[in-house]
Amino acid sequence: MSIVWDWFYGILASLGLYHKNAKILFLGLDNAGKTTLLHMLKDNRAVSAEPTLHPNTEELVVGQLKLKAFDLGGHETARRLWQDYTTTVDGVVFLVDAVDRQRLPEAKRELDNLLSSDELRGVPFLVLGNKIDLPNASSENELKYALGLQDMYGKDRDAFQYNDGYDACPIEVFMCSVVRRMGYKDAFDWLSQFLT
Ligand SMILES: Nc1nc2c(ncn2[C@@H]2O[C@H](COP(=O)(O)OP(=O)(O)OP(=O)(O)O)[C@@H](O)[C@H]2O)c(=O)[nH]1
Ligand SMILES: [Mg+2]
Repeated sequence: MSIVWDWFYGILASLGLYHKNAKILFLGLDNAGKTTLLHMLKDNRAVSAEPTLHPNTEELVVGQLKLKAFDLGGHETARRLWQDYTTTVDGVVFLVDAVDRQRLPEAKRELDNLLSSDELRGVPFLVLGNKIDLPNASSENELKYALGLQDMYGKDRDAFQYNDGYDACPIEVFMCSVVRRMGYKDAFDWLSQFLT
């Protein structure tokens, strides 16, 4: 029975008609905009969020993607909880405040920790450089260099498959403004190709 089922869903997935309920973590330093993004995706409005103390979980539909999103706090004590959520994850959305240059090294450290975790091996990482509505935001290239992601695979999946080993995870940077609803749609489209 389950073979028939897998076959059936395989066909639906190949037609873009079915997407599994992907488990996605929203991670990044405090103040990066994770909770704002979660609410924007859920209700299409920006709510003024308090720093997240307890993880928020929401079922979201983004384009053709059905997501179970886990929004975890980004301040230092809350980061200790991240590792409790990294099993059976289908994707990570890592938000970075593109304006806060001083904290880019700290963001890089946390990203590197996640990328070197065994549990997240092979998991696609969508890095969102947020707040580009503000005039002094870093450019995409500046952010890529600051995060050590300058030699990436390009924004299509084929480039990733040809350029890298099997263990590496797909990772890509997209710049966005959550409050202006800019940039993250393409980013989730990029992520979705790894989730079907
Ligand atoms: N200018 C601008 N501000 C933003 C944007 N997205 C979020 N913010 C602001 O950034 C601040 C932090 O947003 P949150 O969503 O609470 O950040 P967080 O990543 O959930 O932070 P923690 O819960 O502490 O980990 C809030 O004041 C948001 O209004 C954006 O696209 N542009
Ligand atoms: Mg939050």
